[in-house]
Formats: sequence, C-alpha cells, structure tokens
Amino acid sequence: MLYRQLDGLRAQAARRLATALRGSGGTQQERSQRDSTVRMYTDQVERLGAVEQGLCFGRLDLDDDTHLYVGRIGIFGTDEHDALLLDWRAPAARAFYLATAATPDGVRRRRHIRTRYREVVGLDDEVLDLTDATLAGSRNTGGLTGEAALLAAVNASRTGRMTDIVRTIQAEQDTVIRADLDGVLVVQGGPGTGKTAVALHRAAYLLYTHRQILSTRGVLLVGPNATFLRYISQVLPTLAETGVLLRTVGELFPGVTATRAESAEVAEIKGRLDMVEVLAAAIRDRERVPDEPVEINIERDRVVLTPATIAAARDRVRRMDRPHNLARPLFDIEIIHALADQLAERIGADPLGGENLLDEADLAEFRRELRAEPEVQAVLDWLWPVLTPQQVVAGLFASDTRLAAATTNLTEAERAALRREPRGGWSPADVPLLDEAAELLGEDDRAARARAERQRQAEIEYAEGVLEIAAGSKSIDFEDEADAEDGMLDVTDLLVADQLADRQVDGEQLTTAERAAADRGWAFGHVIVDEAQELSPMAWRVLMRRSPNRSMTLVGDVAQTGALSGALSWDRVLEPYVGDRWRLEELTVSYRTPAEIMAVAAKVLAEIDPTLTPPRAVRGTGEQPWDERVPRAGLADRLDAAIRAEVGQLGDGRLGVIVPAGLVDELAPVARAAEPEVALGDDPELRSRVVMLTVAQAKGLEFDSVVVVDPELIVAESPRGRSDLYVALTRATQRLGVLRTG
Ligand SMILES: Nc1ncnc2c1ncn2[C@@H]1O[C@H](COP(=O)(O)OP(=O)(O)OP(=O)(O)O)[C@@H](O)[C@H]1O
Repeated sequence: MLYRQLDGLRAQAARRLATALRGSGGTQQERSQRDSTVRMYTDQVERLGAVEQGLCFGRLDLDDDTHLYVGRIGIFGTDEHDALLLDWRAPAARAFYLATAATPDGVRRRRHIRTRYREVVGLDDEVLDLTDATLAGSRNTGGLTGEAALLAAVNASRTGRMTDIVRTIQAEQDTVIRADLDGVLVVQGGPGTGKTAVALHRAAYLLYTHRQILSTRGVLLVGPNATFLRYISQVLPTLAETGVLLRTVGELFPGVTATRAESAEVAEIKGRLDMVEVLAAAIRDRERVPDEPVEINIERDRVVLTPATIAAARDRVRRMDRPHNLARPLFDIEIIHALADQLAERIGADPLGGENLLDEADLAEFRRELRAEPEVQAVLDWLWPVLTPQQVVAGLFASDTRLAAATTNLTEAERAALRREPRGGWSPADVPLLDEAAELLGEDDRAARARAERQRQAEIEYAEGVLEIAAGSKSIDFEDEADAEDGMLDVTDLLVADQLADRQVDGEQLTTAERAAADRGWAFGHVIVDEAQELSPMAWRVLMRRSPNRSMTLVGDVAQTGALSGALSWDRVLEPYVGDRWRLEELTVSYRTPAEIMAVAAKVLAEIDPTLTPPRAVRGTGEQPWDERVPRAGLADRLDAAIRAEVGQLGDGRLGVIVPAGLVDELAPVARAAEPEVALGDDPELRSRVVMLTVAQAKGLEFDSVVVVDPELIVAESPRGRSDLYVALTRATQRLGVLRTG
C-alpha cells in the first residue's frame, strides 16, 4: 500500500512538473514564478525517487494498541490526518530511536523492518513493555537500539560511498541530530562514533523542521577535502534533502579554485591569526606616500603634491576608519581639495595683497576640472589604488619589499616561506586570506554593478542577434506570401530584445545553494563543519562571517587534529566568537572500529594525551590486527604481498593502504603492480577496490580492511604525527594490518 501511494505521489509530481515546464508566463514575475515551481517539482521528483530502497524501516506498537510506521519520508492516506508513514524526522517518530525498556514512552514494541526492493525480507523486534506476555518470545536487546539492524549495518561491506543511518540512529546521536537550531553546538567524539553521519542527518532534520528559514538562507556543510565531500555527497539526497551547499574552506571564495599544493608548514603560517594584521599592513603599504613631490600637468598649468600633503590626506582618511577601497573616494576629495586650493591661490591671488579674488563657485569649478583630468586620476590611482583581494595577497607574496613591510611579526624564515611567484594558482590556505583581504578592502560593488550592466547589454545584443536571425529566416520560412499574411505570429512580434535578454537570465534561475555559492557575503541559516578540528584560526574567521547568527554545528575530534594550525581545544577556537556560549555533546561509541583494532589505537591515543578516553567499540570481530616488522629494503615486496593477500580476503569490500606522504611516490608503483585498478593521487576514486592514500586524505573515510605502512615514519613526518597515526589506525571496519620498518 505504501509503495502504491508512493507511485501515485511520483506520478502526480511528474505530471505537475510537466505542466509547469509547459507553462510560459508573459511578465518577468510570472516567469520567475514558473521557474520556482519547476524547481519545487523537480526537487519533489528527485526526493520521491531517492526513497525507493527501505522506504519503511520501522514500526512502533503503542500502548493503546495502535501502531505507527516510520520511514524515510512521510506519506499520508486519503486525508492528511491519516499518516500511513511517519517521516523519521517527525516528532512522533522520535520514540523509534529513544524508547527503551526503562523509559518505553508509550511504546510496547519496536520493530525493525528489512526490505529488499519492495519485499519485506526480515523483522527484528524489541519488546519494551517487559510485562506484556503476548509479546513473549520477541527479542529484547536493551542497551543499543535495534541491535540486530545496527550490527548488520556496521558489518556490511563498504562501498566507497557513505550511506545513511536513518534505520539505526542511536539515542546519543539522536540528541545531537534533533538539538535546537540556535547557537553553537560542538559534537566531540572519537573515530567512528558517527560524527559525520550525525552531521548529515542533522542537516536533513533541520531542513525538515525549520524549512521556512533554511530553504531561503540555506545550510552550508564544510568538509576537509573534495574526496571526502564526494564520499558523503550521496547521503543527503537519500535522506531526501537537496539544497545543502557542500564545500571545503578552499572553495568558499567565489571565483577561486584552490588547487595549489603547499607544505603543511606554510599552511600553518597562513592559518595564524597574525595574518589579519599582516594583510592590514599589506593594504596600508599600498596607500603610498612618495619621498619626492609629485608634479601633475593639467591643461596649461601644473600642480604639485608634496609628500606632506599626501601624508596628511592619507592620515585624515585613515582616521575615518573605512575599508581601503571604500575610503578611496574620501582620499580623492582630500587630494582634489588640496590641488584646487593650490590653483586658486595662484590664479586668484590679489596682486594688491588683498583677499583671494576667487569665490567658492570658482573653487568648485576647479575641483570638477581636476577630477576630470586623466593625469590627476592616474596619480590618485597610484597613491591609493583600488585593489582586489587577489592583488593584495598575490602582490604581497610576490615581493620581498612588501613582505618585509607587512610581516614584521614573522621571523625571517617564515617570511621567506611565504615568498612565491604570482603564477601557479591558489592554495586552500590562501582562501581565508583572500576572504580577509576582501573584508579589509571593502566590497566596492560599483565595478560589479558596471560589469552586470555590461553583461546585460551583451545579452541584449545577443538577443537582438537572435531576433535578426529569426527575422532574416522569415523570408525563407515563409516564402509563400500567403503564409506570412495568414495571421501567424512570429518571434519578433512577441518579443523585444530586452525581454529576450531577461529570459536568458531567467533561464538560469538559481537555487538557494547556488546563489549562496556565488555570493561571498552570503549569511547561511546554519553552518555545519565536519572534521572541524582541522580548521585554522583564519578559516574560522571565514566561517564565522558566513554565520553571523552563530547557528552552527561543529563536529570533530581534537585527538585527531593533523593540521598544524588546527584545534587542540574547542574553548580556544570558540572563545573569540561566542565566549563560553556554546554547547558540547559527546559521542562515546564507535560504530566503525572493532574492539580489537580500538585496543591498538587506544595505545596511540594514550601517547597523544593520557587523559583522553577512546570510544567504546560497539562490537568485536574476533580477529586480531596483524603487525609485521620488515627491513626497509624489503618494504616494497612485503607490501605487494600484503595487498594481494588482503584483496584475496576482501569479498566485495574495500581496502585502504595508508602510507606516509614521503613514501607515496615510491610505493605507488608497488600498489599498481599488486592491484592494477588501485586508485591513488590527489583525489582518488573511493569506489575502487583498493585505494592508496596519505593520512590527510584518509581523514573521515573508512575501508573494510586497512594496511598502515611505516607508522614510525607517519609519526615522524609531522609534529602532529601521533594524531595522524591514530587516524590511520581507526579507518578499518573489519581488518587492520601494520607494516613497520623501524
Ligand atoms: N547509528 C548508526 N547505525 C549504523 N551505522 C552507524 C551509526 N552510526 C555510525 N555508523 C557508521 O559508522 C561509521 C563511522 O561513522 P562516521 O564516519 O560518521 O564517524 P566519525 O565519527 O565521523 O569518524 P571519524 O572521526 O573517523 O571521521 C560509518 O560507516 C557510519 O555509517
């Protein structure tokens, strides 16, 4: 019955979409209305398409002998009070995740329903009302919610893409998912405790519960790298959600693609809070006061700007405390006034020694003329150039003199590390600097508006071209005069060029996420950050700007911090922005890492910080991790054999080979020889059976089986090496092997 209803809903949505697509409103408002209707039905068709598998996964039998079915979306019967299926995010569905024998909350029995395509293939019952004899014989698991379904999920082979956990959300996770929208919520949890899963489900929950606000303001979900974002990208649509913007911090500056590689040490310098002052100094350095007077020839005259005049103008403007670009008009006024006064003094001087003969109207005329002088404009541009963030940052790193002027708070070596030629693109750590520079410069949107107008003119010209072609082809299309006269309208009768241009623009109607992506100043309704421990202080500034209402969910683990400028304490990260006004939730159970592997990882964790407790593994596999010492010279051969052996045991799962960054080049051919289809490189395809990657790349990911190569070198490669090793050791869901050379 549910699927019949679903099919009906799909057919209805498809019909509505088709009708909307056919519609052609006349006015711009009507067209825009039509586009948003099309978008709404497209979303609906997509959403209904995504819930085919496991549409209904639970049933609650209640004390009053009624029952509720819980599923991926809500479905109603003939009237809207008749809920056939409850959306998992609905308040009434919550008991499915929270009810226990101790606090049954009106639930007698919770049933997990397993389906394959549209068939029910299994049931697991948990009796919560232990006094109910009629339910005797059903399994009662206590502790975990839906233990059988949970274990089936955590033991399933990995696919290289994350899947949703709506069927088996656990109580501590549910608390996070359904926490209030407002304020900053930090979710701290060890590896595999479901932080990423919870963050994604929270996004879906918030969009469901606060649709009004969030569909217009959007939700930004930040992850550590492109590989990771691809890994999680399909979870949201299957959770029936679209309209969340997934980005790395390196993608948050519109128009910049940050692909340049750079060392962790350089990234660390760029991530320091000191860079705010460095950039401010770099911009001040562009507000020039020359050593010599500047002569300007105007018509048949000549004026001179002394360094003292320029310095006085600059200081007065700086005191007004406006961002650099927005202060430029003020600087212009100062300089033009000074020049006009100079002219007036010369031209209007009374030969008899009386008062100046010129009046205010004459001065105004001088100023107007001076402003129109190209040479005056050129000097103003030189003294106080309007800058783009790219010019500031690239210009700073490309010049020893500028670096010396702006980085007095850095050491000589740090300054040298920042030095680079302007070509070669941007690195992820440059993006927060560009964003900061944009703030310091101030958005002078005159240029953008002029560009938009030019673009519109170009579109009108294009549209005129289209109309001309249409008009030109008329003589061919309608060679028969009678046809042309028979009252048929042609395109030129219906449209004028600028309407056609509007339509061009309308045709690209953007979703909230798309508009937000293109707008640096966008204020999101909610910001979710995964692997939040990795962000530098400069990156936090970017995210805080995107979240002026401070409605944020930050998930991470300070024991896993690998970035040198990453967080070691949430207090320290958040203090500058919200003081102590943030909430902490902790996740304590690892669903990924089996007990045997967690025991190995726990030793490394104790070395990172003996006060930290590792998460409790939800299960054991009975299989001990293997650990082998090989001579350095024999590493390649042994790795080859290990990959072949693990692949042999893999079934339809995935193997991850985690290697020190310094060994990637040497070991890549080894992996290729052992498994020709191995994925490696900057952005490996995780659906491949075997993936070779560094710890930084493996962050947040998981594989059925993992081989960690040369743990000592992983530790030695970075001051945060122990955390890196902890991450590497906790990526496996089933088997772990370690190859040591030391
Ligand atoms: N309630 C649950 N039911 C089923 N599977 C779960 C549940 N919670 C988490 N998992 C699974 O456990 C694995 C680890 O989850 P996830 O990647 O979200 O952990 P994490 O805390 O982000 O880990 P890391 O710190 O390593 O990034 C995933 O495969 C996830 O699907």
